Amino acid sequence: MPPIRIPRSQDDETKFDLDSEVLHELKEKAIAAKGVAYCPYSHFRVGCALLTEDETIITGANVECASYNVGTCAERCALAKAVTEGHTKFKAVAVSTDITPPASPCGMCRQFIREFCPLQMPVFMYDRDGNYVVKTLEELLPMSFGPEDLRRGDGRGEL
Ligand SMILES: O=c1ccn([C@H]2C[C@H](O)[C@@H](CO)O2)c(=O)[nH]1
Ligand SMILES: [Zn+2]
Repeated sequence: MPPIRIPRSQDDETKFDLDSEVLHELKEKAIAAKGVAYCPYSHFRVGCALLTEDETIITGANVECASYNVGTCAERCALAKAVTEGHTKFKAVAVSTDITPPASPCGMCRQFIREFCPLQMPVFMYDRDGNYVVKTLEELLPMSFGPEDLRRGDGRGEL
């Protein structure tokens, strides 16, 4: 397998217009959030940190369940916390796992992120050493379905 290219922060901060200190804090909070993951079944810790439009950081972690498929991912945990605390606009998402190359959000989380975040928003995926890969939401979920699609047409399936 060819080695994965891990972009470094300088370019990405410029590309996404993010302050390097804020990005650093987002990363640290995503890493710290892994510490509260409840994952006795998979032992796979995931931490997530969301940067809201007013630069609040909201975190979440995966929460598993003895009935395995009932558990939730870190990304949806963080988003549910944020939305129910009144935050509905986001500038960046950071996800941290203990593997290299880093894990990326599952399909269900990509769709859930799509509900609340702009397609050009960056998703930073941190590996076990704190290096990251960054992709826009649109790169992670191309040709996506979203809330505005429900507002198109007459709502009965015709455009
Ligand atoms: O992006 C991901 C991928 C997986 N998980 C969780 C779900 C489950 O608890 C564990 C193993 O799949 O990792 C996340 O939280 N986010
Ligand atoms: Zn998920």
